[in-house]
Amino acid sequence: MAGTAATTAPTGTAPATGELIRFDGVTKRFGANTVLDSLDFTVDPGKHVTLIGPSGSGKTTILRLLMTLTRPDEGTITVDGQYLCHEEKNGGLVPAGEKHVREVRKNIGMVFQQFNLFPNMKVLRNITEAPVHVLGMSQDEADERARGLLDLVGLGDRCDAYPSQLSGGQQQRVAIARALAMRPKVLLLDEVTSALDPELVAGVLDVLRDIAHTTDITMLCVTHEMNFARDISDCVLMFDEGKVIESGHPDKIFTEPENERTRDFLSAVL
Ligand SMILES: Nc1ncnc2c1ncn2[C@@H]1O[C@H](COP(=O)(O)OP(=O)(O)OP(=O)(O)O)[C@@H](O)[C@H]1O
Repeated sequence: MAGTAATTAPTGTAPATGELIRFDGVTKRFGANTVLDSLDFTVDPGKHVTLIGPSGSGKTTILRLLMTLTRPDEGTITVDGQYLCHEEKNGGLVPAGEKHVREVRKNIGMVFQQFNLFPNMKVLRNITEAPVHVLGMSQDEADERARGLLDLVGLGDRCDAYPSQLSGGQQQRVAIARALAMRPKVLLLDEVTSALDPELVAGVLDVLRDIAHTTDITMLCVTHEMNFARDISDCVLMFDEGKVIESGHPDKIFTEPENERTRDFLSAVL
């Protein structure tokens, strides 16, 4: 289960735990703005965790830290027992080199609000490009796997289409298949339906529900779709001012929130 975890000072050795993700005292600032303030939380393998909270509370920053699109100012992030942004040297921790970061990041896939497909490549090739060129998978194996993933997202018959020939919802489903093609242990979802026309949202959420319920992938999800969060989450983390102010099972958070700010937030969005 995810939740807040005790702060431990960084030492030379990554904590030997069963957690897949661990944030230990992570602080992130943009200028004078402290977006994450000594944040501690953990996510166990196979769990689905949703981050909720007011606009600007740091949810997307957490996903961007995991993708190493930005780096923490203080604290450590561990993914599958390995430091993400640090390496051990002479019994201490130093900022990690690009090779180390790339290796650890292979565990993580992300689907963004914008689908970012390659417009000049057919759907199948959009999915096989990274497994072939980054993981070194053979083209045949990558093709076979991509076809299976397209079936999973309900687009098994659109391998030869170009992205421009698909609806936004279909393009987002291809983006989901593309993220899964890299066999990540963790799938990060950042408001993946926000850019879609309302009638296309349900199809994408259904695919994600299916993936959550039929695979063992770990999910970390930022969404304003509270019914979806309720359906898939093992744990909801409520953020405010860069900290987790409440966490727990969605049945509890959505029906009996303890924190007044959680109650105010939920009554505004539900
Ligand atoms: N690259 C950046 N440079 C400066 N400030 C940034 C940058 N990225 C994020 N911020 C600031 O960090 C804060 C947290 O942003 P973040 O996108 O993580 O919030 P959020 O909780 O995901 O919000 P929303 O629900 O609106 O997407 C905001 O005040 C934002 O303006």
